[in-house]
Formats: sequence, C-alpha cells, structure tokens
Amino acid sequence: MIKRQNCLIFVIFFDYKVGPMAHLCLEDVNVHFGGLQALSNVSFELKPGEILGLIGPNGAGKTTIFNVITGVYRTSGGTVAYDGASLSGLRPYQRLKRGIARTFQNIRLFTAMTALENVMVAQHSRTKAGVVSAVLRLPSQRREERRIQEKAMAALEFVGMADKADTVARNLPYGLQRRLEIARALGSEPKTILLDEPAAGLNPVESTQLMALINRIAESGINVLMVEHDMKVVMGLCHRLVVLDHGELICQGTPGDVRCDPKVIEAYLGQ
Ligand SMILES: Nc1ncnc2c1ncn2[C@@H]1O[C@H](COP(=O)(O)OP(=O)(O)OP(=O)(O)O)[C@@H](O)[C@H]1O
Repeated sequence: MIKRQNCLIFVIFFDYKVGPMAHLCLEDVNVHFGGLQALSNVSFELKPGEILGLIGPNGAGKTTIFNVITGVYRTSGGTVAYDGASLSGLRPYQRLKRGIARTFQNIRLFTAMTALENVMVAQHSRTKAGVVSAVLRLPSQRREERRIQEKAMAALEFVGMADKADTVARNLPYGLQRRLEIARALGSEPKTILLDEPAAGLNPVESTQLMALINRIAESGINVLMVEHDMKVVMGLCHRLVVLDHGELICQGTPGDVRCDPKVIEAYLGQ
C-alpha cells in the first residue's frame, strides 16, 4: 500500500502531463485606451498542444493581448473563451485557477526570497487550508505545506534548477532568474502558459536551453503562447505564428508562411 502511494506521489510530482488540453479562443477582441485603439477585431486560437508565437513591432498590442487573456485589461468588444467557456468577468486570480499562468516582460520575482519560496508562492491559487488551520498549525495545514513544497521542488527540477532551491533569487544569474519565472508559472499547475519575451537578454547558449525547456513544457501537455522578438527562437520553436501591427492581426500561419508574407516583411521582418 505504502509503495503504491509513493508511486502515485511520484507520478503527481514528477510528471507534468496535465488533463485534457485547453483551447483558448479570441474572437473580434477590441481594446481602447482613451482615443487609442490598442487592439482592433483580433481573432485567433491557441489549439491544444500548440506553441503559438505572437510577434510584431513595438506597440503592436502583444502585451495587451496577454493582459486581456489574464484579465488585467477589459475588452471593449469581443470574447475570450477558454475550455469552451467565456472568461468574461473573471478576475486574474480566477483565470489562474482555471489554468492560465504567465511570465512578465520584466522579471518580477520576490528578490529576497529563495528560488523554492518563489515557486511555493505560486501554489497559493491551489491551496485549500483556511485561516484557522493555518493559525493553529493543524495537521491538515502541515500536510498542505509539505505538498506545496514538494510540488514547488518538482517545478524547479523540471526547469533544471533543483540545486538552486535555497539560493536567494537576487543572487541568481540573470538567465536563471528568467528560468525561475517559468518555474513559478509552472508551480500554479497551468494548462496554458503565456511567456512574455522569455529569451530577452539571454545569451545564445541560454536561448538554446530555453527552447528545449519550452518544447518540454509543450510536450508535457501545457499549451504555450509566447511573445518573442528573437526570430531564431520564434522560427525554431513555434508551430504557428500570429502577427500584429498597430493592434491589427495582419497574418497568421506557419513560420514558413509568415516569413514570406509581404505585409509581415514590410511591417516587421524587413528585407
Ligand atoms: N495601460 C495602458 N494605457 C494606455 N495605453 C496603453 C496601455 N497599455 C498599452 N498601451 C498602448 O497600447 C499599445 C500597445 O501596447 P503593447 O504594450 O500591447 O505593445 P507590444 O506589442 O507589447 O509592444 P512591445 O513589443 O514594445 O512590448 C501601445 O501604443 C501602448 O502605448
């Protein structure tokens, strides 16, 4: 019995394969900031198992799309549906609970906390124990803490940072801080992960390692939507690309299709 339990725990902690994969669908999404139309009738899907790249020049509306999907910005029109249901009215933490996690363009770690603690914080969306059991330190609370710690450790192992668990985040090299951000997003047990410029500031070796990590994330059953300016990473990793310019979707397709599209060449890639 104990052996079977251990085996089950091993599967839960060390296998990131998630349940049925989620499907994200944006339809005719509009966002205004005063007189500025940041997104105009943007429609695309993130299909199960996909690594989808979101590219376009600065100010095209890429981060705005992340903020719409995660509930930071409200739309002025259109719908965002996830797993077949509208996300309308759900707050960011409720969307996180539904399985949508993200990283940020600028690293947002708790710099004075260890790597492990940073990932443990992400588990708060999944905790069940209430205030009373926390204050009284009931056995259920201690069990939950142990579970959180083990899952956070599994996320660190997944990104290859188990040996850095006790290192304070600000003492990690930049590349590992970026990787820790991904571990923290994984710590919330997402079905979909949004990565905002994950390769920014990485050297070529780190970029290659990042690509391998993102591939493993997708293979584990987590859908990936990624904003990225590094074309080597984008073209080498993404199954499909969505291209924005001035808030409008100007092209979508495989990296091969998009690379040859005259509108994309003019707006973004250049000759
Ligand atoms: N909170 C906000 N208030 C006002 N304008 C905003 C806000 N957020 C974004 N914008 C504007 O919306 C447009 C799209 O911005 P967004 O950050 O989505 O672009 P982006 O494609 O992510 O650019 P970058 O590649 O530089 O990060 C820009 O003109 C930006 O100035």
